[in-house]
Amino acid sequence: MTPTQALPPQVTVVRHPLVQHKLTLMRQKDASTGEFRRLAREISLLMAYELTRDLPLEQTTIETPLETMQAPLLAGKKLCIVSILRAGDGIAEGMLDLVPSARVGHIGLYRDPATLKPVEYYLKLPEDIGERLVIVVDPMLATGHSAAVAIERLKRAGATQLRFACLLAAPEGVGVLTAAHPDVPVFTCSVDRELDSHAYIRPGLGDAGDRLYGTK
Ligand SMILES: O=P(O)(O)OC[C@H]1O[C@H](OP(=O)(O)OP(=O)(O)O)[C@H](O)[C@@H]1O
Ligand SMILES: O=c1cc[nH]c(=O)[nH]1
Ligand SMILES: [Mg+2]
Repeated sequence: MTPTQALPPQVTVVRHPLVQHKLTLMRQKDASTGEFRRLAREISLLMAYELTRDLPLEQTTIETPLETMQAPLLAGKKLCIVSILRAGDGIAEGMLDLVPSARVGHIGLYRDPATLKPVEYYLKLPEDIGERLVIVVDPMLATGHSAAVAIERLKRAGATQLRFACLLAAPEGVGVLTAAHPDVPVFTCSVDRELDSHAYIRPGLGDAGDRLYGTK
C-alpha cells in the first residue's frame, strides 16, 4: 500500500478528538516515560470502546428497586486480549480498564535487527481461545510482519475471530497485514507517511517499547 492509496475496507482509523489529541501528546519527544505510559493506557481504553462497538446484546429480566424490566446485557461474547510483547502490554492495560474480565494471552516477538523479521520467544494463550473474540494489540504496525506472524500463530492455536489494534501504522504494514489476513479488521489511530530505512514509522513516535518502559 502507498500513502496515497485508499485504505482497505477492513481498516478503521479511530478519529475521536480525544484519541487524536492524546496521540499528539505521545508523539512529542519530550513526553516523559510516565506521561507516555498514561497516554497509551487512556487511548487504549478509548480504542477498546471502538473495537467492541458491535458486540451483540441480549435482553434479560432484571429487578430495579422499583419494578421488573427487560434490559440489555452482553450476549455471552467472551473476549481475549493478546499482547505482542513487550510493547503490546502498554495497550492491553488500557483495554483491561474497560473490560476487566477479558482473558489475556501473550506472544513474545522481537524484530531481528538484521533481517527485520520477527522471532518468537514466548507464547501463553487461554485454552478456549477458539471460543473468544481475540483482540491482538501492539502499538506499532511497521513492516507488518510481527502482527502477521502473531495472527498466523493464533490461528494455528485455534483462534477464528480476530481483530488487530495499534496506535500507529505505516502504509507498508497495513498492506502486509491486510494481504496476509484479509479476514481480520484493523484499528489504528493514524496511518503515518512511511517507513524509514531502519523500518521505523515516520513521523511516528519512536520506539514504543523503549518509551513505555524507559529502556533507552
Ligand atoms: O511491524 P514490524 O516491522 O514487525 O514492527 C513492529 C514491532 O516492533 C516493535 O517491537 P520490538 O521488536 O521493538 O520489540 P519490543 O516490543 O520488545 O520493544 C513493535 O512493538 C512491534 O512489535
Ligand atoms: O517506529 C517504530 C517501528 C517499530 N517499532 C517501534 O517501536 N517503532
Ligand atoms: Mg521496541
